[in-house]
Amino acid sequence: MENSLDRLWTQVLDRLEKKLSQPTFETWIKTAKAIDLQDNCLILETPNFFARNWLQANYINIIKTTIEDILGHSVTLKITVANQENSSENSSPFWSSNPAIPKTYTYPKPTELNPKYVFEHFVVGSNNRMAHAASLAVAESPGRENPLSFNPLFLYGGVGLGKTHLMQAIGHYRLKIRSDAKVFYVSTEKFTNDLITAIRQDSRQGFRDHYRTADVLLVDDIQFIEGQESTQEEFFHTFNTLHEAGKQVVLASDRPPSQMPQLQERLCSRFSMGLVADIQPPDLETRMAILQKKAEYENLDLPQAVIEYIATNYTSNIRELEGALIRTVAYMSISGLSMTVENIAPVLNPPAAHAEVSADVIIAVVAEEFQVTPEDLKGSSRRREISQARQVGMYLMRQYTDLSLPKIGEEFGGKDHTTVMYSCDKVGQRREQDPDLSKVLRQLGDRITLVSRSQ
Ligand SMILES: Nc1ncnc2c1ncn2[C@@H]1O[C@H](COP(=O)(O)OP(=O)(O)OP(=O)(O)O)[C@@H](O)[C@H]1O
Repeated sequence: MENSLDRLWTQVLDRLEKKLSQPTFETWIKTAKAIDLQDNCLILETPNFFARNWLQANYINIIKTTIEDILGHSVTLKITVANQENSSENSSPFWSSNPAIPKTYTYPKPTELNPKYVFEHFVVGSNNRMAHAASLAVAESPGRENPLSFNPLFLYGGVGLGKTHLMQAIGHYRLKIRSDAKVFYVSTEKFTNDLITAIRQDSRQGFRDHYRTADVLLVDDIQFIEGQESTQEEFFHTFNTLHEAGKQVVLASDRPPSQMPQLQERLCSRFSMGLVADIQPPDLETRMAILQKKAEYENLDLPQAVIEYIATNYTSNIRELEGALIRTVAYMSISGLSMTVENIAPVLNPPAAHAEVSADVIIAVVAEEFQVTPEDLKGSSRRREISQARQVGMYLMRQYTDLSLPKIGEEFGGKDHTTVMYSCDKVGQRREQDPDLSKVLRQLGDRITLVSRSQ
């Protein structure tokens, strides 16, 4: 039964939903929970430190005054971070709900930003939560306005995992807040070509003047700048000018700055001085949610079994996942066949490059990284280094295979599914707060994929 604190918080949410934009509400407010109210002090719990800091910096006043309006007296507000040991609270799916597109929003010129790449179309999962939150934070308060100083914001991740989508969502959202903002989205290739043309036409100054007027500069595929000395030189100056003027720079790449050996040292250190956030491949639930959302926008009625079938067969690239959905729908409408797994299976023919990742490979790779044996991971030792490695192994098995929780438990020597769930949640939460762990997980993921492909 709902208690008075729950009722109060529901009222607060209702009011805040009307006052704030949907992405802001969904990302920062709805994920918080009122957990205690004593002596006029209300305690609010957020899912991680990042969310707490952001609420503290930006929304504490509006939350406080909304509560005070309802209660009719003043309150103090304390924002805490959820207890990481509390795994049962985190067993629900990770993605956020599906907010509608604000009707008042008119998109900028379609050639510059893809109208589909907005926050409202982006499914948030454990694989991209940090990158999404940081992108929204930057869109709300870019450059010098940002209290946490995410400048530049450097997004990185594998092919087709949503980097461009997030970058352009920042652009759309910024323009929605400030329609006169100068938002430039450019691929590194275009930046380089513009520079070459400018050099040829002896109009380098015009090139500089153009790029340096940006309020928000979004540069995609920045990894292609590696080895291009004159582009690096020019970009260095553009970056410095914008940064010094308090303008926001967002960069997207398939790898972090530290793994770009042909990047000038001074650029590498600048790329790393704001926030570096990674995007991982989505897990099965998130892939299903992405298909579901896509189907809703396209007004398609897809049976759950079909969604699950596609999501199970396309695991590592969301562009391919979407392509499979489009192919399926096109074929079914031309052929007049009904949408069943039996009918779509021959059409889809999942790509051969998607090597099956086996539980044994994951266990072997994790054991090697943590310098323990596969038997240690499957055994019952509670030694810290072994139990940590085991938790990481369970998490990666959840990410890289479609094994159920009980099956993963079996692979680790017959552990209970609640232990697996707890481990996955714990590692997932720590990953969001600890860039070093995030890096280790990404490297392990790369190794797992590599070993699986070569088998
Ligand atoms: N979390 C998500 N929710 C919904 N759609 C997504 C999500 N992530 C990616 N997509 C969709 O997947 C497709 C590929 O995404 P995008 O082009 O942003 O990937 P990318 O990481 O920039 O790829 P590349 O490395 O090839 O440049 C796009 O259609 C995008 O809308």
